[in-house]
Amino acid sequence: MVRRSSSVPHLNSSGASSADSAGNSGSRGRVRASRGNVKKSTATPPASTQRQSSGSTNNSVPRSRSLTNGMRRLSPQKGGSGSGGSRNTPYFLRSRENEIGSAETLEIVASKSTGSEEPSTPEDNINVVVRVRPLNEKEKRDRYGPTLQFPGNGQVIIEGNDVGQKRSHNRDSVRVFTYNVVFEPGATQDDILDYSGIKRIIEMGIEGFSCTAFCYGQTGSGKTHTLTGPPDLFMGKPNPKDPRHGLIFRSFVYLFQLIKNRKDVNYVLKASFMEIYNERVIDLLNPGSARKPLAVRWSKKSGGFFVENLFTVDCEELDDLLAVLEEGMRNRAVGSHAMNDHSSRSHTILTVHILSDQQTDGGVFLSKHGKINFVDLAGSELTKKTMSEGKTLEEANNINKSLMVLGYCIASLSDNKKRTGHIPYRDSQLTKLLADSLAGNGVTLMIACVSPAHYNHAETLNTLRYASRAKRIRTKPVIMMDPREALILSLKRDIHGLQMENDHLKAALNLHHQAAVNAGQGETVDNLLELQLGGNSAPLPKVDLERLPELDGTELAELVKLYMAENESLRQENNHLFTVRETILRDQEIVCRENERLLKKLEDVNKVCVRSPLIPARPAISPTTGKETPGTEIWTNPELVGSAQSNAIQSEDATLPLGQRMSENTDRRTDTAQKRIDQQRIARNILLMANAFRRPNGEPGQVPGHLKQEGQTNPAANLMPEPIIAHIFTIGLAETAVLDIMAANLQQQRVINEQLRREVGLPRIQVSEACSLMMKYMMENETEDCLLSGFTSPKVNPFREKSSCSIL
Ligand SMILES: Nc1ncnc2c1ncn2[C@@H]1O[C@H](COP(=O)(O)OP(=O)(O)OP(=O)(O)O)[C@@H](O)[C@H]1O
Repeated sequence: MVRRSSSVPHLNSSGASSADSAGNSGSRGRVRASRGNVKKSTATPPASTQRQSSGSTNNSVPRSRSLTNGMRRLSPQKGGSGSGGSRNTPYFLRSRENEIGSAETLEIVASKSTGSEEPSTPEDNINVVVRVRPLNEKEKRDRYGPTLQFPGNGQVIIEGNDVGQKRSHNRDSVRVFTYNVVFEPGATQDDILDYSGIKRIIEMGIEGFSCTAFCYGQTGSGKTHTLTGPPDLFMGKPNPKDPRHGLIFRSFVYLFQLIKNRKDVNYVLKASFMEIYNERVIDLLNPGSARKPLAVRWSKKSGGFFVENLFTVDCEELDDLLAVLEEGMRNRAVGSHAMNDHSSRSHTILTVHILSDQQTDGGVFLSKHGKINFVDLAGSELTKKTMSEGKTLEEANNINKSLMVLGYCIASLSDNKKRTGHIPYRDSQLTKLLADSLAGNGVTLMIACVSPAHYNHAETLNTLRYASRAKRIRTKPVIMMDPREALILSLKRDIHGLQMENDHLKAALNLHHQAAVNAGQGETVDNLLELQLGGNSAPLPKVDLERLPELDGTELAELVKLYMAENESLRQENNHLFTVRETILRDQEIVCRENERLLKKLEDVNKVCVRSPLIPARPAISPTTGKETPGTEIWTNPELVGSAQSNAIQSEDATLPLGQRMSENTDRRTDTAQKRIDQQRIARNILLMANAFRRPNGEPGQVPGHLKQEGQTNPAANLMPEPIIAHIFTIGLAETAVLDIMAANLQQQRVINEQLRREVGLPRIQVSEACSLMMKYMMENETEDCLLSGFTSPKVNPFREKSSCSIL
C-alpha cells in the first residue's frame, strides 16, 4: 500500500531539490496520473518525425536455435546455471559473474552505504553491461556474418574488420572486452531485469540514492527494445503480461513489489518524462501543441542541472507509472531511416522520484529522496548508412553531436588525470542532465547495446570502447536524506575532520615530543594536551545510524547538542593550537630577521675590513659547509678574488697566480698563542695610554653625558659603542685619552686599510665609511677581546654578555 505523507516536500522539477521546484509546482498543479488521464493532446510531429503507428512488425524474439545461428562459442557457457536455474536452455548464452562491479558489487556498495555511519559509499565504478541483439531479418538476408564471440566470464571478443576479404583470424585484429555482464543474442527481457543489476539500482533508489540506467549504442542496436520493448507494444493498450515488455515496465513492477513489502515506510512516487530533441528539452507528459522547449538551469542548492517547469506526476499505483510510460512513449519523436523503421530521434529521460517518509517510535520522520532515471539515448548513426536527409539528417547531426560530447565527458571522467579537470558537461543538454549520473553522487548502470553483424563492426567496436571507458568511471553514491539526519551526520564528519586537524596540529607543534619528554615526569601525551588546551574529554555516545530512526525527538535533540558542543570545543582547541603555532612562527620569523641582520653586518664588515694588524684573524665559518676555517693573515673578499686577479694581470706579476704572489708565513705561531700575545700587547698599550691621561689627582675620569646619548657629535662616540666608552671611563680613562686612543687607532687603521686595499684590489670606498665600519668591527670583535684579556676585573667585564656587544 502506497501512502502519501504530507511532510514530504512537493517536487515538480527533475534533478532539482524540492525547494528548487516548489515555485513551479504551484502554477502547474498536481496531476494524478492514471491510465487515460495523462493522455493529452499531442503535438503534430515534424515532417520527417512520426509517432509510432500500429501495424509495425512484431519484433518479439522467441528463444529459438535460429537466434544463435552463426554465433560461435569459444568456450562452454554457464548457460542454464547462470540463468538462475529455471532457464537452462542451451541456446541461452549469457556471461555473468565477473567480479568487478557486477550486480553483486552493487549489492556490496549498497550494503556498505545503508546503515553505515557515513551517508555515502566509497567510490565505485559504473556498472556496465553489454546486450547483443540478434541478427535482424535484413542482416540475415544480406548474409552479414557475426563479428562477436562470447568466451564467457563477462567477455566479448570482436574480430578484426576485414569486410570483403576472407576473414582471417589474425590475433592482432581481435579485441577482447570485459564487462560486468554480457547478454548474448538469446537473452530475454526478463534476464535483463534479473542480471543487469537493475534490481539493486531500484533498491538503492528506494533507500534514497540517485540512480540511473541508460542505454547506449548505435542506431538499431536495441536500446529502446531493451528499455521499453518492441515499438508496437504501446500502440494500443499494452498487455501487462506481455513478455516483450522492457526494463522500465519490469522495474516499475519490481519497485511496487518492494514498496508494498515495506509497510513501515510511507512512499510517495512522482514521475516525469522528457526528451531532448535537437538540443531542446520537451516535456513528454505535457508537450503542448507547440512542443515548447523547457529551460535547463543550474541549481545552486542541489549542485546540479534541472529542467524548469517539468511536469511531474504523482503516481500512487503501478498503473499511474505505466500511464506515464505510455504517454511519454506516444509523445516522443520517432523517425525512420535505412537502418531502423522506428528510430528514436531524441534522447528520452524518464525519472521516478521516490520520496520516503519513515516515522520512528518517537514520532520523528526520517525522509529520503531517491530517484531512478531511465535514459534511452538516441543511437549514433553514420548518415551514409542510414541515408538520412533533410530533417532526419539534422536530427542525426544533433544526436551525434550530443553523443560526441557524452563521449568526451566519459573519456575525461575515465581518465584519472583528467577527471579532476574541466568536464564539458555544459556542451550539450544531455550531458548537463546526465552529469550527476556520470560523475556525481549516483549509482549508474550503463547498458551498451550492439549489433552482432559484421556490417556494423566499426560502430560495435566504438560502442564497446565507450562502454569499456565508462566502466572506469568512479562515482560516489550518496543518500539524499532529510536535513536532520544530514545534520547529525555532517556534525559527526566535522568532528572527525577537526580531530584529524587537531592531531595534525599537535604533531606540527611537536607536542608529542614534549609530552614524551614530560612522560618521564609522569605526564602522558593526553594529559599534557588536556592541561594545555583544556580539552574536553567527555566521550561522545556512539550512534548506530541504523538505530537513528528508533531515537525519539528529545534524544535526537540531545545528540545534536552533544555533537555541537564537542564540535565547539574542538574548534576552540584548534583555535588555541593555531595561536600557539602563530606565536612560534612569529618567534621564528624574529630569529630569522635577527640572523639576516647579523649576516648583513658581517657582510658589511667583510667588504671593507681587513684583519687588525694587532690581532690575528679569527677562524672563519664557511657559509656553505658551516665548518671553521683557519684565519688568514690577510682577509680577501671572495667575491672580489676574480677582480683582484684581473687587476693583478695588469700589475708586474700579473702572470702569477695570487697564491704565488703572496708568501705564506711558514713559521707561524698557533692562532691561540698569537691571539694571546696580541691581546696582551693591546691591553698593555691601552693601559699605558690610560695611565698617561689619568687625572692629576689619580681619580678615574667621568663619562661625559653627551657621550652617553644618541645623536652626539663627538666622532669618537660615533666610532665606539657606548658600553665600551662607558666602561673605559669607568676604569679611569679621561675623555681626552679616549679620543686620543681612538684617533691613533683610526689613523693606524686608515694606513693599514689603504695598504691592504692596494694589495687585494678592493674597490675604493669613502674613507669615513670604511673607518666607521672598521671601527665597528674593531669594537665588536677585537677590542672586546683585548679588553677582556686586559681588564679582568668583573666590574669591567661586561662584554661577556654577548648581547651587549652585538647590539650596536
Ligand atoms: N534483443 C532483441 N531481440 C529482438 N529484437 C530486437 C532486439 N533488440 C532490438 N530488436 C529489434 O531491432 C529493432 C531496432 O531496435 P531499437 O529500435 O530498439 O533500436 P535502437 O537502438 O533504439 O535504435 P535507435 O537508436 O535508432 O532508436 C527493433 O525492431 C527491435 O524490436
